[in-house]
Amino acid sequence: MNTTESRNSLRRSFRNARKALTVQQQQDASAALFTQIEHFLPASLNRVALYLANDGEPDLSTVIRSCWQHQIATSLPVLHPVTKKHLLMLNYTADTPMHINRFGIAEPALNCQAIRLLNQHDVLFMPLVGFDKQGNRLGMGGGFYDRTLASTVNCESRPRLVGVAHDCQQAESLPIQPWDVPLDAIITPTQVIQPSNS
Ligand SMILES: Nc1nc2c(c(=O)[nH]1)N(C=O)[C@@H](CNc1ccc(C(=O)N[C@@H](CCC(=O)O)C(=O)O)cc1)CN2
Ligand SMILES: Nc1ncnc2c1ncn2[C@@H]1O[C@H](COP(=O)(O)OP(=O)(O)OP(=O)(O)O)[C@@H](O)[C@H]1O
Repeated sequence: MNTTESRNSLRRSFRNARKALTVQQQQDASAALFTQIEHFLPASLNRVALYLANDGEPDLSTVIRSCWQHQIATSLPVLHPVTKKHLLMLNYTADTPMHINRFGIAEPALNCQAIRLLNQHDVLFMPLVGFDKQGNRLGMGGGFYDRTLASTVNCESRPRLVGVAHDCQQAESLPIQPWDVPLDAIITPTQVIQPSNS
């Protein structure tokens, strides 16, 4: 199997594993992740990007509401309307008008004034399909995050990239591609992995 084939095969099995979690397991995972994320976040934060759960991903809605309560601004990814397979980050509040994208995921309706630059974020919480303890990330296969983040790789002021996952999404070692942007940390219900510290 070449790298692309083995990534596709891992993608299938991790997606099946997370979709097989029961409602109770998903709720327990969300509650545990909330606690892990609260401990992980530094005290002073201005803005974080998160995601709305899809396809069995961990649900971060409690984290989002907690950010709002603590005056931490939140953004969500929106499919770029012009630059295909790129994402925009849009400000997200309880009043934001939403739109369902072509993958069936709710996202803020496009509004130029709500666009926030990547370097306006302290942390980007990223969905993922698979991860390993070296910080490698396997996504849904569209290359959206990798394309969007490519220009920030050597920037000093880039946000911290934090993958959020169920424990069943951990691989021993993922086959990587040259364009993969590594994560600074991965948070699961039971672990906080910080590859550069390990
Ligand atoms: N919750 C969440 N939001 C996200 C992402 C994500 O992974 N999770 N994305 C991260 O990139 C972006 C959207 N990318 C996605 C890419 C593929 C599919 C997906 O379901 N693909 C189908 C094929 C659908 C088709 O081709 O029409 C599939 O693989 O079954 C979903 C989201 C932005 N928002
Ligand atoms: N920076 C980039 N520039 C151009 N093409 C890219 C870039 N990053 C990824 N791609 C393309 O996107 C496709 C999917 O990439 P990959 O398998 O890494 O997806 P992924 O892990 O699901 O990524 P993501 O979660 O970012 O959507 C590949 O065919 C790759 O050629």
